[in-house]
Amino acid sequence: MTTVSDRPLTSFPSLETPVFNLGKETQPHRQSRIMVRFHNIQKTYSNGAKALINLNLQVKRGEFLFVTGPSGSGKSTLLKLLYGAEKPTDGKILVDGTDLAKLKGDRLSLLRRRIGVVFQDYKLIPRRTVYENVAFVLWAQGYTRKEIRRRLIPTLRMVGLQDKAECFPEQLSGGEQQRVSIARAIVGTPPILLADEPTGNLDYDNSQQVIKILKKLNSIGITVIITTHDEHLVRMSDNPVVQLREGRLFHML
Ligand SMILES: Nc1ncnc2c1ncn2[C@@H]1O[C@H](COP(=O)(O)OP(=O)(O)OP(=O)(O)O)[C@@H](O)[C@H]1O
Repeated sequence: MTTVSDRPLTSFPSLETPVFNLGKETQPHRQSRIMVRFHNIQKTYSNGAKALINLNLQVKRGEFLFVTGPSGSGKSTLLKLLYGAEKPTDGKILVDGTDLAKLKGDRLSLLRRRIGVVFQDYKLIPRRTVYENVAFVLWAQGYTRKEIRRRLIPTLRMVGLQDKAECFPEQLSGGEQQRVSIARAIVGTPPILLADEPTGNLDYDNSQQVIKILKKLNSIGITVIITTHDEHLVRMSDNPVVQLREGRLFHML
């Protein structure tokens, strides 16, 4: 198993950009202390399933937040609302001070690019190498080959996969595949990283490595929101925790 180093992230691209920097703004961007705010959010799916009920939550810039709760309690829905895969039935979501409901076209695409997402099932492209899977995000955004290479090398090193760049996903362990998916989520240096049950398919050691990487990313200023129903993982950490139960949010002490 390849391992993740303890070295600080000195060679990783720095995180100087705010969530919204379209360049067209007339006002200079003012960073909000609150990165994410859910205000009276309701989410009812079209079949009548009430996934989230009157949910209020604030996540500070640079915070590392665990969202726990049993299966079906609304964890994935909460993240989907944030990255725009679902819309709330009622209520308001602010990301870096901007109301998501008011974003259309370019600004909505920009937001999606500024939020990295890691899934439980990795979602890698099977016939592409590790390098290509991660580079794909940057190609799609029009980066030059030189810039892609400049970003890829420190990113793969950060997740401990610099020696696996030419491997295909099927040649990797589950933990390594999850680390490719983390690399893909962060190669564009997003200020927010969402991880939906990132350790759900992993054994203890691989879960620890994934958490170590997420904490390292948090240490350079990335706001991290991670869902899990692994109580052990949460107990071992001294980060803030909220719990969902049947769509309602509870703050844990
Ligand atoms: N696309 C959908 N259409 C209808 N109902 C849905 C949809 N997605 C989720 N739900 C329902 O919303 C509720 C919350 O689901 P969600 O996937 O957010 O829970 P979860 O806590 O992430 O569960 P798990 O830990 O099993 O992934 C559940 O009752 C689920 O059945």
